[in-house]
Amino acid sequence: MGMSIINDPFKNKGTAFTLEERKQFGLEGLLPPYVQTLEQQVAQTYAQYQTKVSDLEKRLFLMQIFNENHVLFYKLFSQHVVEFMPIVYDPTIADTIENYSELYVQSQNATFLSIDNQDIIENSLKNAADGRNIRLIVVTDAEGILGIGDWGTNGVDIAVGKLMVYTAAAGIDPSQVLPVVLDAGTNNDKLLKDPLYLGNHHSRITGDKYYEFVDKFVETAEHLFPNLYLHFEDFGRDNAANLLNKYKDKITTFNDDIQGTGIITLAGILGALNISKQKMTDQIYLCFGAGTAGAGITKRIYDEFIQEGLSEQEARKHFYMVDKQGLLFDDDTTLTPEQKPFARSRNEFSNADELTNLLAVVKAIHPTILVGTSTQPGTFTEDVIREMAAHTKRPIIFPLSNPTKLAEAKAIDLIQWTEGRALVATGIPAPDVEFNGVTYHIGQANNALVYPGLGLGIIASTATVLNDAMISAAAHSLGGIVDPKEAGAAVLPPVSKLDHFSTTVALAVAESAKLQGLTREKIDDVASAINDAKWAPEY
Ligand SMILES: NC(=O)c1ccc[n+]([C@@H]2O[C@H](COP(=O)([O-])OP(=O)(O)OC[C@H]3O[C@@H](n4cnc5c(N)ncnc54)[C@H](O)[C@@H]3O)[C@@H](O)[C@H]2O)c1
Ligand SMILES: O=C(O)C[C@H](O)C(=O)O
Ligand SMILES: [Mn+2]
Repeated sequence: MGMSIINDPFKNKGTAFTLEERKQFGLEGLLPPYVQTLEQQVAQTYAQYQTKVSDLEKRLFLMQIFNENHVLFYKLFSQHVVEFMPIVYDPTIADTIENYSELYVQSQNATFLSIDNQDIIENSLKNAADGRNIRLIVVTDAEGILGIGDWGTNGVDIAVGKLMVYTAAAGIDPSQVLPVVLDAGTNNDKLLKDPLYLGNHHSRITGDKYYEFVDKFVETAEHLFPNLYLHFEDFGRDNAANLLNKYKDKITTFNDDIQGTGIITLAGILGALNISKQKMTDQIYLCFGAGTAGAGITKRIYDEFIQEGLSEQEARKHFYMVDKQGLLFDDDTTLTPEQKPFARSRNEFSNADELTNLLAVVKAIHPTILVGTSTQPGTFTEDVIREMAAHTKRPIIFPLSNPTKLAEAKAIDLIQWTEGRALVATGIPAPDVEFNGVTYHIGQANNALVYPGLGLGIIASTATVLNDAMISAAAHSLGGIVDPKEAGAAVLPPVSKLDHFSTTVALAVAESAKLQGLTREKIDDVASAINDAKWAPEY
């Protein structure tokens, strides 16, 4: 019995098992004699962490702690959130996804489902849940991991990592979550040729067969876990929006790249306008990289224009999208359904045929907001930014592509090229920028700042769906944490306040669900429902 407890990360306390527990659970002789407190374990583990030199080594060390002892891992994480976020999560997580097979130690309580073996989906989910009451699944098919592309089964790490952030940021009970990867094959040649690759060695199955596989997973998971909140992560551009549209009115579900990114970016823009004292409906919005995230964000900002009273026709005039081919025009037969509403007519421009690159488009439309989700590093060049800044006092510039190596620009350059006028947020954490005696704090517009609170609000309120009103409430709730009068203020609150604003978002979402009568159970007091739902890392 002792061995099974000590090898179970949900139950293991390691050296903190008391003498009584050691006797009761058959652990006598299996641990060094001195009984440590959780605080001593945390201090000792953190000291060991600090001896690791590279970020990858640090991450691997923390994963080892996670594999052994969840309470210790989350206690440590909660005490060092700002330091650990880029190690446990983006950007370091990208390295472990690219090298998953080489680094493989164990499966980290994840569920691996294969398109080639669908008869065992139910058993697989049951085995992974092991009798636990699963309230939250993060599922990926890994076709579009961050901006690094298709990583097949390796993408499981993003599901594991996103869930770690749920617990660290919002106190989601780690015994109620399940990371899932759907292996439908991969089109990554490097993986297909790699004998060490641990996923299916064939190209992606697409079309009806693919959708049947996803359906089978969704139906089985909903059946096994009736109180489930299902989070989709890093699906490819051809499928992400389709899947969201298919399920969003039927089950409690969420697409992080479309909706989570939409919320945090709207919150960042609201923060920026709060600093510049400008009106949303006066802005000209340019989306660079009109894929899953780009189109998701654009729709969210567009909905905000409508909410502020503009007609659809008026609002559309403020939006432009650039993708690989340049400015998107309505005569283009390759547009995605999400791009179509924002495509422009060629006869609006005298030089439409020349609008095939970002600089030409910026010159033609004079955007006041530029958001990058293109996966193309360095594309917000000095020329582009100086041209944009020549026509607007406080340009709002968000290079959001992840990980670090793919960002459209560095915050420091954006501040320098605009003489400190740019209101900047980045996808990954960026250091403060000193310029002309002012310290500029750079907000992080990463969906990790909202999805944990959103999930907590949904789970605590037993919301049956996540709808636009709840999403809008979440985006608006983040205002008021930053003082906009301070010189160099960030457009979003700092990651150090993650737990504070997770609770803020959770309250806004749960309140909205309650108000709309969209909760499965009757919720009397939203704040106490949220408090009760929170898990804390204690023995
Ligand atoms: N900060 C965040 O919270 C956050 C959230 C989601 C996605 N992202 C980042 O956004 C990026 C895109 O993610 P996605 O899921 O939308 O991927 P996606 O593949 O759906 O979209 C990328 C889009 O960029 C376009 N593109 C490629 N090359 C281009 C070029 N040279 N010029 C203009 N457009 C080009 C593609 O055609 C595609 O439409 C990734 O780097 C991802 O990490 C950030
Ligand atoms: O994972 C992240 O850091 C944010 C986002 O979901 C992404 O795909 O880049
Ligand atoms: Mn993502």
